[in-house]
Amino acid sequence: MIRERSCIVKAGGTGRATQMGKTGEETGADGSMVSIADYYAGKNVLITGATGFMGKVLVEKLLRSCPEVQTLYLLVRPKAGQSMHERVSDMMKCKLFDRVREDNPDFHQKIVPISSELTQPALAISPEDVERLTSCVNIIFHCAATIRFDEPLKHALQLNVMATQQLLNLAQQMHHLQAFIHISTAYANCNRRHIDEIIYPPPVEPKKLIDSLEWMEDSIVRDITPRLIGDRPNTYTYTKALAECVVQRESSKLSIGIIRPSIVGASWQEPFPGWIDNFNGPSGVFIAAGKGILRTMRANNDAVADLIPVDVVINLTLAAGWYTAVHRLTFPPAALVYNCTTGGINPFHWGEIEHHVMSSFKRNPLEQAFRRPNANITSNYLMNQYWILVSHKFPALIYDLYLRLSGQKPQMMRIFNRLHKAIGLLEYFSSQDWEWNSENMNMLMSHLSPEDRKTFNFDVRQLNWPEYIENYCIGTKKYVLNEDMSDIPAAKQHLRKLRNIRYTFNTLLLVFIWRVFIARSQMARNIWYFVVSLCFKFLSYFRASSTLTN
Ligand SMILES: CCCCCCCCCCCCCCCC(=O)SCCNC(=O)CCNC(=O)[C@H](O)C(C)(C)COP(=O)(O)OP(=O)(O)OC[C@H]1O[C@@H](n2cnc3c(N)ncnc32)[C@H](O)[C@@H]1OP(=O)(O)O
Ligand SMILES: NC(=O)C1=CN([C@@H]2O[C@H](COP(=O)(O)OP(=O)(O)OC[C@H]3O[C@@H](n4cnc5c(N)ncnc54)[C@H](OP(=O)(O)O)[C@@H]3O)[C@@H](O)[C@H]2O)C=CC1
Repeated sequence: MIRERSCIVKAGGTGRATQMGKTGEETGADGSMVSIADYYAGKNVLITGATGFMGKVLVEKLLRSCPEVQTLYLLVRPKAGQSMHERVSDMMKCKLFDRVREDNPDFHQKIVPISSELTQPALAISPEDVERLTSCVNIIFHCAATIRFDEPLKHALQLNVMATQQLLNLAQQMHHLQAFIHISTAYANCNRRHIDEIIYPPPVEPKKLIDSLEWMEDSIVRDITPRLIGDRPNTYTYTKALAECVVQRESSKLSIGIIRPSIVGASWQEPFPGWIDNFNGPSGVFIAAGKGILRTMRANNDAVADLIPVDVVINLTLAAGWYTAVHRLTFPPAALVYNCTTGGINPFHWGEIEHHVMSSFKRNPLEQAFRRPNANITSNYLMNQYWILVSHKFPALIYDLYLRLSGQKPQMMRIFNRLHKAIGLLEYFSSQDWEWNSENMNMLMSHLSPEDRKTFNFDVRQLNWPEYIENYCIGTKKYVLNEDMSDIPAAKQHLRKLRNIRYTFNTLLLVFIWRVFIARSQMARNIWYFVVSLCFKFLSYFRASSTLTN
């Protein structure tokens, strides 16, 4: 799709030079811009990563709030013994789609899965499917990525960078494409403290890196990875930064929007509060804390916890798709970047998150907790190591000993080792602050009609954090762990049992320590005799005084 051009003026509020010109088909009869739902009416949309956390919410929202959308083409691969059709049909049965199902029981007719493995040449899309897509797709949402922090560099590069390049190549063959929306991350440039809505120079020329890694053995790539990623914490943020650069290079030929969400969490409002389906990012930490497994983690109490609800990200993404398409004839050749964050608008801190997560899990406990939920965050390395020893490793050892003695397989130490690996990878993000400029998010909001602002709400000023965190924790219980809310009384009873076990254990431990102490130290014995005789004296005094008063 080659871009047409017209006269240059300044876009309201952003200071960005744009070209004003109306496309005709996206303006109403009175010349005003069409609403978001009207824009998507009759459009064919291509989505990658639709089976993932954000992709599912995107598909659901499009079907529910843009019911006139023509077809959603989903690039899906077969996985874990399931065909692509089985995967998509399972996905549509999920509770997330309940509201769409209610509105339109035949919604599945709008969904067309297309077999694709993004790491393969030409995305492994059949020639017939390529023909079909190039002839009808109007807008692309590219969500697919590997979000694992420990992904080997070669694989992260293949999926996050090379697949993005291949999708861009495909996009250029599309005859009716109006917008290409790429989902990046706010942490793509986490080596900077202040992040503007611009594409920064890449850490390395992507093409050169791809060419040089191609012939290298995996073990060599593993060895040089830390040197390559430099001041970024993992291959994920590194490859997402390279992907942005690859996307930007095509912006003279395509109308592109880049969305950079921070830490995507459970839904705030839509389709219902608290929807979440994975252990990624903070969700796994919340669950581990709710189960009483996680007791300590390195995080800065005063650092901003830049969580963003998934429905906010998706509403912004759809609005950005609309804006990019409607203004496609008027943009200068640069991708518009939207930092999708909360920190600069409605900040909340890790210390506050800890407090609300803990109190929420006390009100709505998880089933079969290992210990009572009581996690603390600290920025002190030594303190954290101490609590890991005392509150993680020691109880795990005792529990594994109990399992061994009762003829079962020990498992707690293994669970803790995995947890330590996971939180070790997350600590980078919970220990520091970043500042994101979110002017384009505000600019986009100012372009929405009052109706669209309600339907595609991404105004995080309205977010009530304590309520959101409560729903988030309940969401992890209901939708990630599939626990029933009616079991809460039993879960509370279990916590009381754990508390009694703890009191008994602490008392026995104290008596034991004191006993050993007395056996070994004359001074301890003297103190003990002194305390005991004092108690006796008091007792006889009270007995005597009560006899006198009688
Ligand atoms: C109260 C305290 C408040 C303070 C609270 C601070 C929170 C501070 C959050 C910062 C958050 C930054 C986020 C950056 C912003 C993006 O850019 S978001 C992109 C986010 N990406 C991620 O979160 C991916 C991180 N995960 C990974 O890289 C890999 O899963 C890990 C952690 C290396 C584990 O790899 P692995 O050992 O191969 O394990 P994997 O096969 O993935 O999973 C094994 C099991 O552990 C579970 N699991 C996976 N991850 C986790 C986890 N994090 N926890 C527990 N279980 C997990 C899996 O579900 C799986 O369960 P099973 O299916 O076996 O039953
Ligand atoms: N989650 C978060 O906190 C954040 C996410 N993001 C970005 O948002 C986007 C979506 O993330 P999220 O939904 O959380 O990620 P998920 O891991 O939940 O989903 C990833 C999607 O990519 C697909 N995919 C992965 N590998 C391939 C492949 N080889 N071929 C075809 N499809 C593939 C997955 O398909 P399959 O089901 O087959 O594996 C899945 O649909 C990503 O670009 C991510 O970088 C940005 C900031 C934060």
